[in-house]
Amino acid sequence: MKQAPFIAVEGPIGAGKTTLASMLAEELNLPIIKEIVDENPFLAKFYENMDDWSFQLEMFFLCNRYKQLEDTVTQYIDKGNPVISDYHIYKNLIFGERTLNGTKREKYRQIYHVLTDDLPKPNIILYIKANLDTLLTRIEKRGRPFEEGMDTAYLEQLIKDYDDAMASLAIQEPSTVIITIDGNAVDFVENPEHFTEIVSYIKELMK
Ligand SMILES: Nc1ncnc2c1ncn2[C@@H]1O[C@H](COP(=O)(O)OP(=O)(O)OP(=O)(O)O)[C@@H](O)[C@H]1O
Ligand SMILES: Nc1nc(=O)c2ncn([C@H]3C[C@H](O)[C@@H](CO)O3)c2[nH]1
Repeated sequence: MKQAPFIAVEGPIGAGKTTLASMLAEELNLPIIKEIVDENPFLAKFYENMDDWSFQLEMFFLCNRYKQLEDTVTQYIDKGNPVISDYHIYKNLIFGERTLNGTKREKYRQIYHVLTDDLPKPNIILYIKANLDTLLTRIEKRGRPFEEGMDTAYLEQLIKDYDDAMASLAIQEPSTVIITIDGNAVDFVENPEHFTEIVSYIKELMK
């Protein structure tokens, strides 16, 4: 049987993933899976000292997302029901490859594959691509204290990492539909027509 639509919204920090996923969930009446941010005990520490806290942080994200993915599969995918998420578990590799080094990176890679290789993954990805200025403006607008001094080189690198990751996902999983949204020009928050266009596109794909 063809897998039910499993939609993931992706993009670098502050691109608007949670915003778009929440708007689509409401419009299309879909259950939504959201990233755990506030209860993350390592995030603030990580932004203070990335080298010291990266492994703990990446493992925390991975364990949480693994649990959420397992639940998503049993509760929705196995039952043939569509679902939307404000991330793709692959983002663990995008961040892990960037923040970890040496043996920790290798161990983390292996754990990622052991945990996730046999699980269904999103079959539709909405990739919000945005430049540094747009991301910094949105991060500032959201105002999370621990993101205040965000290293622009880190963010700029992540923008490139996301581009590379989407290109390699397109090769690794050719059946996954990846829709790239120009997050600088397309404003689904302020412009209802832009949002309607995205909704029509998704509805077509879900038929
Ligand atoms: N298209 C948009 N136009 C203007 N503001 C936006 C747009 N999309 C999101 N925002 C605002 O930008 C901020 C970041 O959005 P959001 O939290 O959805 O990003 P995110 O990609 O989920 O972030 P993170 O990577 O940290 O999880 C929020 O304050 C949100 O209201
Ligand atoms: N290092 C690292 N690895 C991840 O897997 C990851 N996922 C999200 N984040 C950061 C981005 C936002 O600040 C905040 C909310 O998305 O958490 C991550 N940081």
